Amino acid sequence: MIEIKGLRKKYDKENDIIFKDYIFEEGKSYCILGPSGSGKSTLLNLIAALTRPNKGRIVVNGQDLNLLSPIELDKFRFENIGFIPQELNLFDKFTVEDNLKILEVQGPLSSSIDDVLSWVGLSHKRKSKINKLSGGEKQRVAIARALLKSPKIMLCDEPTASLNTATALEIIKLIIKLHKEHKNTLIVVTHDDRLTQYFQETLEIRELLGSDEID
Ligand SMILES: Nc1ncnc2c1ncn2[C@@H]1O[C@H](COP(=O)(O)OP(=O)(O)OP(=O)(O)O)[C@@H](O)[C@H]1O
Repeated sequence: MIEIKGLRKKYDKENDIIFKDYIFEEGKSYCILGPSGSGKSTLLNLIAALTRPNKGRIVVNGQDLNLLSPIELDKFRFENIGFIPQELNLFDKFTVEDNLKILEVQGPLSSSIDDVLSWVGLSHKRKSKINKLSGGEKQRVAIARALLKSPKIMLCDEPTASLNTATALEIIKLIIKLHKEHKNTLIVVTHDDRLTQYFQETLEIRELLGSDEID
């Protein structure tokens, strides 16, 4: 369960993003829709503990993330969160395998490279360089990388942004299939309303914005 409470992120004077209190239930799939600049990535980055809130807290399975030191946060993230960022952050000149192996330096992985590549249907591209792959294949590598840690929480930022319709649907169906098989909590943020039918819950980001506080 992910609980957000009194959450506020301040970038500068103009950008004070306030989130309503909300609970993401364990094991469910959520699609959060909203236009560019509406705060979707900010919410995911806060849940992934990649950025700290200015106010409020995020509690993941009873753990208040505010109470963790930076080192503890790194450990928490490694053990609990699979994050697929919008810019996939793959090393273009390295092979698929090497992009996955890099994660081994951070700690013991709970799934093997063989397994994650087979789950995303990419075993045959193991020795291919990232810059020789299609957009959909790169997305699959990013999914495989997130699965190496068998995370309880999967967060995906615009996973279909740069893909054509056929590939976008293929990728979202894969993300949903893996979510069901691995029983993780899935949150996908997107502006792509073609995707909503695949999720248990769909929220507009504006439903999550605004204060619950009584001033
Ligand atoms: N590092 C930052 N510094 C200053 N302002 C930021 C920063 N990151 C985001 N913002 C601002 O916060 C607001 C929300 O941005 P955010 O990236 O969360 O939106 P988004 O809905 O994910 O957009 P997109 O779909 O384009 O990625 C925007 O006004 C943006 O300019």
